[in-house]
Amino acid sequence: MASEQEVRARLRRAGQEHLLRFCAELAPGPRAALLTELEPLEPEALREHCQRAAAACARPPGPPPDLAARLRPLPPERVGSVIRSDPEARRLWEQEGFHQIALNKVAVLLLAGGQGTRLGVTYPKGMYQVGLPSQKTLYQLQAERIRRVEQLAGEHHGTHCTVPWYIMTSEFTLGPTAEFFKEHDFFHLDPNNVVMFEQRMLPAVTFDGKAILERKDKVAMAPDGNGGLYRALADHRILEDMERRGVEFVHVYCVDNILVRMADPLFIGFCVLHGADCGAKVVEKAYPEEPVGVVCQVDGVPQVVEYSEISPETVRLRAPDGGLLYNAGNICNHFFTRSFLQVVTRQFEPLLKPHVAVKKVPHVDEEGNLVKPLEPNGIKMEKFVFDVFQFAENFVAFEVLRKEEFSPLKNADSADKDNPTTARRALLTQHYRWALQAGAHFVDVHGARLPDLASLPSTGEPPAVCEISPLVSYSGEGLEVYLQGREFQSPLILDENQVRALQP
Ligand SMILES: CC(=O)N[C@H]1[C@@H](OP(=O)(O)OP(=O)(O)OC[C@H]2O[C@@H](n3ccc(=O)[nH]c3=O)[C@H](O)[C@@H]2O)O[C@H](CO)[C@@H](O)[C@@H]1O
Repeated sequence: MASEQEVRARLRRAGQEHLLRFCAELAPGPRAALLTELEPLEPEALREHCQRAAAACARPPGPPPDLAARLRPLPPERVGSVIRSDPEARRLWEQEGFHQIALNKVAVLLLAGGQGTRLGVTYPKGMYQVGLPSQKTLYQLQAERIRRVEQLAGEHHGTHCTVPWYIMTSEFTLGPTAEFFKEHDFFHLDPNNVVMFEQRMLPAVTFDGKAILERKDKVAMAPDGNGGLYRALADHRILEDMERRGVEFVHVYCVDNILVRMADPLFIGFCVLHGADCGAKVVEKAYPEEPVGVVCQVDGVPQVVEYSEISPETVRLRAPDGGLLYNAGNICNHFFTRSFLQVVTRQFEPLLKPHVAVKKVPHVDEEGNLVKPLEPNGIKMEKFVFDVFQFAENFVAFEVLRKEEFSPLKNADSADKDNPTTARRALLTQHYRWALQAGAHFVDVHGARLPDLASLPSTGEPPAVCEISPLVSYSGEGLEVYLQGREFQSPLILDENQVRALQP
């Protein structure tokens, strides 16, 4: 460990010596912890980070004034769609996706370093369970979808294959996530195929460019954004690990979408067959102000403009057909080739511009008293995972159906959208739909038929509780054999045991 003098000299070079102002009064343990936290911060990088934050804050808030004029929707030739394609095209994409999975060329990469502030839990979001009958957590649903997609690809091609799961965590999420996976026996995945790695942290900064002390012995640090992925890949030599395993294609996704299709063969196959180096799944936006990024072009280059950085006037613009002009909502599901990620980590990462978030950051005042600010007082700088789209040689977007693939868990139940209740309903309604499509009928306690597909309500609870384990069906496939022509009362929990009982 570096000495206090060494750390002090480095901080002086960065103009941040105030971070040690309580050092003399700290007991040996906390002092060592503070020095350990400060030691890895490179003076020049720290100076630049703090200056950039202050400069960004000095600029007028809101999107750059000329942004609207530089925006265009993506040209149609860059956009594929599960909705507007014919069944034969979908079959070919899916077949290609399964083929690549069966060749062990596909990995999934979870972005799980976020703090889940809006949901209001102190543990990683992936450990959250939304109240399904099975009580499965987001992590468990994801693990089981990986197992099922491996099984399906294996069946298609008569092989035994693996989809490695890379999980990017942060200082906040690594410990509890690793512990949770151990406690749950890695949800029956081989631990060698689950690779956790940590993203970097950056100090929060005051409006005048000073890093903030959260306690006398602790700097207010936050993860460097989901675009911290690219530095983390390099820090932990993850691309080398992928190369060793023969992985060529990576499906990157965010933790909170309960309907996420891990390593989706259709999406992978679509991107591979189009020779894409980079791709993004999109859904039609639900309403103009929906907090999703917009996949579009800026100055003719594919990009995502984040919901926090687009003006209310621009999000409300209409296309000639009456729909939203900027309609392609980013669901944080991305496709990258390994070679593209390699170029990004080696060449383009330093060009990614951090985005600024102004936040209330708890801190200590000059006397060392803890202060919980009522007004924003600090700046957090984050890179965004999608900011590399501009460097792609062949970017494609792939439109999917929201009700099948997107229901994010962002907020607590006190909010009216994107909360545990809406996530649970989205999954159970989807499973009810799948069961009906497979020929099941649901009846109430008196034997009267419950609504069928045509009369299914679009919001609220599904008419009956039906939960289908991802180990039984990945996207609705293979259910006829258990459900065709049968009647069920609520709840129907179709897991591996129930499937054995229903086996013809
Ligand atoms: C920057 C980004 O991708 N924004 C997208 C994100 O917004 P949104 O603002 O919802 O993004 P979140 O803060 O939820 O982060 C998305 C994902 O990144 C992870 N994370 C976040 C910060 C961090 O430092 N490290 C890290 O790994 C989170 O754990 C999460 O899995 O999801 C929306 C869909 O749901 C999209 O419409 C947004 O365009």
